Amino acid sequence: MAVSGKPGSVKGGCSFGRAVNFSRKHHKGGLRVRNVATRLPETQVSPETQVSPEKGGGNERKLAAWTSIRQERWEGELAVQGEIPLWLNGTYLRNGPGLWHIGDYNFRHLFDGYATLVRLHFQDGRLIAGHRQIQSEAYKAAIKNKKLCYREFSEVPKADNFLSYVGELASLFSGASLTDNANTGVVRLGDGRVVCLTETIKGSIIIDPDTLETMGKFEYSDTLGGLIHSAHPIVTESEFWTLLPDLVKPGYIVVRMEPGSNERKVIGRVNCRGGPAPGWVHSFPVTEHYVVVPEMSLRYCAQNLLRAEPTPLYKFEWHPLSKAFMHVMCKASGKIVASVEVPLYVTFHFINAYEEKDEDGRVTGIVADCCEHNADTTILDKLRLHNLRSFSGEDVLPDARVGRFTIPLDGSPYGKLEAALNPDEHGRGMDMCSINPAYLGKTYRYAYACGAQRPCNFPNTLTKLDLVEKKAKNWFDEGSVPSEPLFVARPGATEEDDGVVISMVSDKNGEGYALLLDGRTFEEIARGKFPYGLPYGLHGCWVPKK
Ligand SMILES: CC(=O)/C=C/C=C(C)/C=C/C1=C(C)CCCC1(C)C
Ligand SMILES: CC(/C=C/C=O)=C\C=C\C=O
Ligand SMILES: [Fe+2]
Repeated sequence: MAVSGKPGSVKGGCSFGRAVNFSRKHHKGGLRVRNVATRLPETQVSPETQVSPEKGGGNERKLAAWTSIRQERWEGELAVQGEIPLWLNGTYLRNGPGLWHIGDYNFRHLFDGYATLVRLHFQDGRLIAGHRQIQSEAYKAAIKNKKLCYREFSEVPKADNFLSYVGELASLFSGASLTDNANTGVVRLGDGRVVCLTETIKGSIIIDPDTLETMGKFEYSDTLGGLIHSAHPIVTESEFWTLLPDLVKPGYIVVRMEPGSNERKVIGRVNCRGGPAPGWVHSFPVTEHYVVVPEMSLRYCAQNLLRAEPTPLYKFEWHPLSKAFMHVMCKASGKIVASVEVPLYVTFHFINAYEEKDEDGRVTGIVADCCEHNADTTILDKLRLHNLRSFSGEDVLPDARVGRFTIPLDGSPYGKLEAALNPDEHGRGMDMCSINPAYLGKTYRYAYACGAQRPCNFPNTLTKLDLVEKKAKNWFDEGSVPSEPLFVARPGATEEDDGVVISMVSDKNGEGYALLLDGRTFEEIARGKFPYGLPYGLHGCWVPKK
């Protein structure tokens, strides 16, 4: 059965009203695994489609990764090459900013696009895909009014006149003008609810993993307030941790939420050691007993939040003289057990962290790994759509590495930051990482990420990192852009890398496919082709079969 969609009904204009309350009522699409016919999607391609010459040939490249693909609702079964393991039963969900224009107005930055969900449902060796836009207030208002209505990562709505500008400033302080475009990640909470997220707290949106329908806002029932949080909470069956940066009294509030609850409880607070504002916390790591709070010298900037035009570092500023720190908080007591100065660093994504113990089992230090951009903020500029769409064959992706922090717990004032393996192993590109979730916060050996085969302007390989042997295995499809690899363990597995790695690839012919690699060998085991090209997407999650 083909499921076709009509564009969602659009309500509300460029007014900053109250969020729609989450209603638990939702209709289930059910499993459509029989006689699923594919249907040509309702696709809108941005006028800025990339056309650049192939290396050594005159062929046009039609990579769809950076073009808007609007799907109000598409679903179909994918033809599979290779074999999907029969044990792989469940749904992979990927979120990302896959729609980067309103009418003929094109957005500037990768992070500005409207949230787009892609779904891969694996059942008994078959693969059913879905693709749908998240119906955020920001998206609905843009479609209805044919203009930007909320503040996105780099885009700001035009103030029609001075009075509306003053009103806009007021609405910025109340948070009303901030976007709820939940375009960064998607997590499955311990209680089974699936939430899409961005860095604004109001951009926490519940979706139905079967139909990709937008169910409503995830409303926090506590009185903590705040406008922004880390884009990547730590989520397990029993734990939910996140950080709330405090821009007024520079610091971070560490909060925890129990499964089944919407109430965040404050566990503790970290005061920043540098200033003038907290460092950007897109993500952070935890160990079994500690929360690691990074304080990067790329800091939020109140003035930049107010500016109408983007600055080179958008809402942030680089303050190398303010130094960089790593703080460690005890999960149980909320006490800070270490706060060390570390070399300057730039990261979006922490990979994992674990505790190091002496022979008596006492914790002596913390190791925390991240995708580290060699303390170079230019990566933010490289993620501008113009740069992503204009690859000329020249190598322009700045070098990155697996940055390994070592944080002593003996009161020493300094921590270390070194490469965990030679970055040439993964082509000196490094971002969009995952691990076997059973190893979260524990000593681990393997990580999966996107690396580089140069020349390139964006990470273009999938890489399996062996952090013990300090080696990487790389997967590469010339001219393609793969998205974050997600590891799914085989039920009953005892080895850390016994499972599959799922990614989605936008290829050089303008096509898109779901890719399955064997976790151990990192060789392809199956792929399922979409009937149209896929836009790039950021982060995903796995929803096991009910
Ligand atoms: C897609 C991604 O990785 C990051 C998205 C970040 C966003 C949308 C950040 C938005 C913000 C504002 C609209 C104003 C306040 C600051 C900040 C959280 C950067
Ligand atoms: C895609 C990306 C960085 C790539 C650089 O190598 C960062 C994404 C950040 C948000 O999730
Ligand atoms: Fe991210």
